[in-house]
Amino acid sequence: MASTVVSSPGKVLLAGGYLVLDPQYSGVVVATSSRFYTAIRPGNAAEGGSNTIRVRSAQFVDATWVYRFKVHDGPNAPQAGVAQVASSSGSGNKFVQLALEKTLSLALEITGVQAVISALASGLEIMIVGDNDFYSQQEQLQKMGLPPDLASLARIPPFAPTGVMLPDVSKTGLGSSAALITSLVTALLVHFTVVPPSAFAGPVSQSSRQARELAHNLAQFVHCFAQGKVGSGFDVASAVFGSQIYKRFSPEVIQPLMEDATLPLAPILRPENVAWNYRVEPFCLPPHTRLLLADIHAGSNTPLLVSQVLRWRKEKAAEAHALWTALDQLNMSLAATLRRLTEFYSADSQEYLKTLKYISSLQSVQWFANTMMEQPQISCLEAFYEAHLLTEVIPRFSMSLKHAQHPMGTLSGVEIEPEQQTRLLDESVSLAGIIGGGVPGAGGFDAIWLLVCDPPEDLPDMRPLSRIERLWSSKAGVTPLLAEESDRPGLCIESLAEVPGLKELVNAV
Ligand SMILES: Nc1ncnc2c1ncn2[C@@H]1O[C@H](COP(=O)(O)OP(=O)(O)OP(=O)(O)O)[C@@H](O)[C@H]1O
Ligand SMILES: C[C@@](O)(CCOP(=O)(O)O)CC(=O)O
Repeated sequence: MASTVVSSPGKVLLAGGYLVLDPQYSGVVVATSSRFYTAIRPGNAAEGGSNTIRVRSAQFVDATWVYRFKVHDGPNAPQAGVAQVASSSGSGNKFVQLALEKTLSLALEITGVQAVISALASGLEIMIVGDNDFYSQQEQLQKMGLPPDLASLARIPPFAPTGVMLPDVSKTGLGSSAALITSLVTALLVHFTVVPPSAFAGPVSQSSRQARELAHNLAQFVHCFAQGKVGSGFDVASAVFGSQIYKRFSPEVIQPLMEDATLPLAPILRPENVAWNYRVEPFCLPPHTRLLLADIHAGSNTPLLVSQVLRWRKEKAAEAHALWTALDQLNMSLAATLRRLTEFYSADSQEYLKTLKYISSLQSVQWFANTMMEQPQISCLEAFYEAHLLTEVIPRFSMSLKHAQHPMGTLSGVEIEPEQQTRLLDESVSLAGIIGGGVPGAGGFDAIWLLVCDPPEDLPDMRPLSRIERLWSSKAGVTPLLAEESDRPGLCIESLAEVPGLKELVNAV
């Protein structure tokens, strides 16, 4: 039987951090070209593999977990028992184990006990890998004697070994656990014929939507269950549906499953369940602009930041409401302005490209220097400038959180936009051809994002991307990531042979 391979993208929350935890507000999420991949194939019956599931995470030291599958007669429905029988590191992997247990339980409910048992007759071999971008590659570049730029990153072999155990890796903040859970549960749903592979073979369509929604609901539940809390879920939603404006689901929908592990899953997780009230509005960055991320080899403690901000929001309700309302307006204006730029391109790609080329050689303060410019170029330029201004204002606004609370003291240590990040952003955004940037998600020390002009034709002087690479290479500990905005829809079914480097890993013993 051929391997089932499913991938899902990482995420960058451009705007809406903290606000998106509240269903009144939205987040602007960009899905990345960097992805997590899960490959599943039958194990070896001759080696007594029946009902044995071996999971390997090839990029890490001692990252193999072996599980034994059993069907239990639950009080309400048959349930999958997935017990760990071996682990190369001696410790478990709660996220993977729960993903297996919950997905197999759902398969038992939907396809029946016999179908699941026969699909496990030879056991399963599962390989999980994430693109190099999910982990800081700074040490790898040093080892290879390469400068910290995009060309060097492209020379690192795919899925390069990190040389460390999972808990010790330096992450870049692209949402590894959400992308991992989403690709793993979906690969299992496909492998166990709960949903057809065709649902993930092309753009999101009406007919494939239900399968995606089931994968979404299951991944959200498993991710929340494994984390022991219900986050906004923007990371899982973008792993499933791609770039979007996201409004969260009400946590109540999965609460019964979080509290009672014996409940059947299908009635709650099925796409027809109207209690799943999240909203996904498709979104994409303007044409010929490029998302560029900086790995600053740090990372932040999102749960701590979230608990501090939410405590402040509760204590200072009126102040917080005013700030949340103002921030939401700015965030939604940014999304609308970026959309307007895409509309400009659709209406008149030549004028759009002329404007983009013009600003590629100028700092934003010079964009209006040319008094000879005429409509419609002026309107297009105004939209680029508005996007620039909005990204300047949004981080300043969230920084005011840091100052707003001083009398209470509760947020005094909260580094949503640490000074080092502000300095790096200011210097980066002041270069010619940079539209804007920010500190994504919860803020702190995760990779910063920039929106960079990247016109299709040659430029008379240095390209904006090269300017940024030059600036960043002069800063210790700052390296770009290869990730761009994904041009594929969230979850994708893959062919093993077409994912460079994956076949070799899957076939290695
Ligand atoms: N490559 C992997 N292979 C197997 N399990 C993994 C892998 N990456 C993450 N996990 C599982 O997910 C858990 C949480 O991972 P992690 O802390 O990286 O998530 P995260 O906080 O979402 O990451 P990020 O900072 O990228 O947003 C890990 O403890 C592990 O159980
Ligand atoms: C703070 C929050 O709104 C965003 C966290 O984003 P990130 O993991 O820092 O990219 C939390 C959430 O939405 O679950």
